[in-house]
Amino acid sequence: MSVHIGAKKGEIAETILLPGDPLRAKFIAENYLEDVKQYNNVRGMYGFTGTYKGKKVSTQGTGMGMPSLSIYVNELIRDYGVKNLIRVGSCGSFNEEAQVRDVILAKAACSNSNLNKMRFDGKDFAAAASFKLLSKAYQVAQKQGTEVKVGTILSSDAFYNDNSDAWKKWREYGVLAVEMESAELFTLAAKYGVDALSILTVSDSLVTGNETSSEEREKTFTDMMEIALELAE
Ligand SMILES: O=P(O)(O)O[C@H]1O[C@H](CO)[C@@H](O)[C@H]1O
Ligand SMILES: O=c1cc[nH]c(=O)[nH]1
Repeated sequence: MSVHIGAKKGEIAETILLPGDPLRAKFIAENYLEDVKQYNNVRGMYGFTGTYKGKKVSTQGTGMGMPSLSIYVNELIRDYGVKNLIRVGSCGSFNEEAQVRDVILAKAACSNSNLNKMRFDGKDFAAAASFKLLSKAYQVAQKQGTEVKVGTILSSDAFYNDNSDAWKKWREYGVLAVEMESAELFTLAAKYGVDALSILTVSDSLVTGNETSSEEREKTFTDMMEIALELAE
């Protein structure tokens, strides 16, 4: 057991799907995995291991924001030997090109967070996805007939922003969408020499104002789940 995860050694697979929402982890386990065992309930942050097409896969909620994800990802890698970490999250689109329900493969994540400023003494770190997982996910999506957009995203510390136009600066530089975890996920993967990717579904558009409900965000973003599950080794 680690501080925040109640699993025994060997109970978590080398490939793990990481939604922010623990109920999305439960949905994945109940709808896609066979021989499922729930290994974590600490703080209600569910974690499950099962098999998908015969391959061992886990799924674990990370909570919202980089400080929360950082706790789970540090423990998953250091204490449980996880090697392929695939975030399956929702995001808000900055760009007409990415509409509600579209799937984005994040190749890199900008951030307004202080985490890497602390790590690197105020200098910048280029938080990027694993090319191995990114290229494989792109091929899987093509095979499954799911159109994906590959681009840069923003990992933000804030969901609600006092400056309602702040996102436009990021759009000017080609950033596709905002979420709250990937920059820390990519940074930790680089530190520990493992592979990480974020597959995101657009839950709302800052451009059009279109949005989905919390239940839709929990249960219906299945295209990204199906791409992620195929990445199990
Ligand atoms: O749907 P999840 O994976 O939680 O991701 C997004 O949704 C949450 C905000 O509603 C943040 O965690 C953000 O990154
Ligand atoms: O607008 C959004 C949607 C999902 N996640 C975010 O962080 N922002």
